Amino acid sequence: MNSAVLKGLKPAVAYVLRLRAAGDSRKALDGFTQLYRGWNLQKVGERGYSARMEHAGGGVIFRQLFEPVSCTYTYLLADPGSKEAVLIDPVLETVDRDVKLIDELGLKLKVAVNTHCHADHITGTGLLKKKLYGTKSAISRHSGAKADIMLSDGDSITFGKHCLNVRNTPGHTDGCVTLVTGDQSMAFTGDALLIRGCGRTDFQQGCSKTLYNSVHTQIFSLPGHCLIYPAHDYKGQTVSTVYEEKKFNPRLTKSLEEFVKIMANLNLPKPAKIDVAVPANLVCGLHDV
Ligand SMILES: N[C@@H](CCC(=O)N[C@@H](CSS)C(=O)NCC(=O)O)C(=O)O
Ligand SMILES: [Fe+2]
Repeated sequence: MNSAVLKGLKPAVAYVLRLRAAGDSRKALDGFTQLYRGWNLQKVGERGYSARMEHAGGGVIFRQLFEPVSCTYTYLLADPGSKEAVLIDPVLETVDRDVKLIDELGLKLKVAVNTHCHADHITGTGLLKKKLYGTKSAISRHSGAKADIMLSDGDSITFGKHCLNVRNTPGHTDGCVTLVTGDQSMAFTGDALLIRGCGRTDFQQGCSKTLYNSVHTQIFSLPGHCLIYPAHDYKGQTVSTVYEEKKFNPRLTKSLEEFVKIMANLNLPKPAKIDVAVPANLVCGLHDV
């Protein structure tokens, strides 16, 4: 079991314990199975339900990697048979870490994909192309950025017997996409949907109405047990589910009108690197490197 899975287990266990403390074991089990449907649950001991969870995604190699300055998550997915790999949202400063891991696992990086033109850090896709021969970069055709593969809604990025399906989820930027595994067990939501939050909409073509519509139609329509992996987290949270975000997201559970008001009053400072990151990311992060 990898550490991301272990961390993902903690909120589910806390949830079950809360329900069990309230004397509702049946509901506790229902909640647990709803949250993690498709994982290996086992009854252990008399006191009810413990769980042994192996991996989501049916045999996919999966790593969640963190870059602490911009609080960015990079995700590595690979097919164990063919060794083909995809890297989602690599960061320039952690390219060597990613290359080392890919080499150690004996993988071939097929595609390095950005969920959008990031404003807070420089992407590692351009440098990865130089370091790992044969890698192709990818980004939405609505992003305004250059890449080898220009993604459209409905496209698939395949790696061995696995794939990531592209869903356009604009609103944080015009070119935001959510990448969903073929079995809909995992969704990489970029900055469209964050854990108990969402991407800001006050720069780069941001539009809160568009974001609300994207999340509700393209992400909240996925199965409740689908794991949500965002591009950032600023509080140490690692993973959520569609079920949890539909129930507990403090912004997106509100009406559209309330959401628009919340987003207009976030008053966040501009990302420190925005003026260098955006021009660099328009050219795969290779600007002035
Ligand atoms: N302090 C950080 C930038 C933080 C930030 O603005 N994050 C973005 C995602 S990166 S474009 C965001 O949408 N945040 C939403 C939120 O509610 O926090 C820096 O200086 O880099
Ligand atoms: Fe962003």
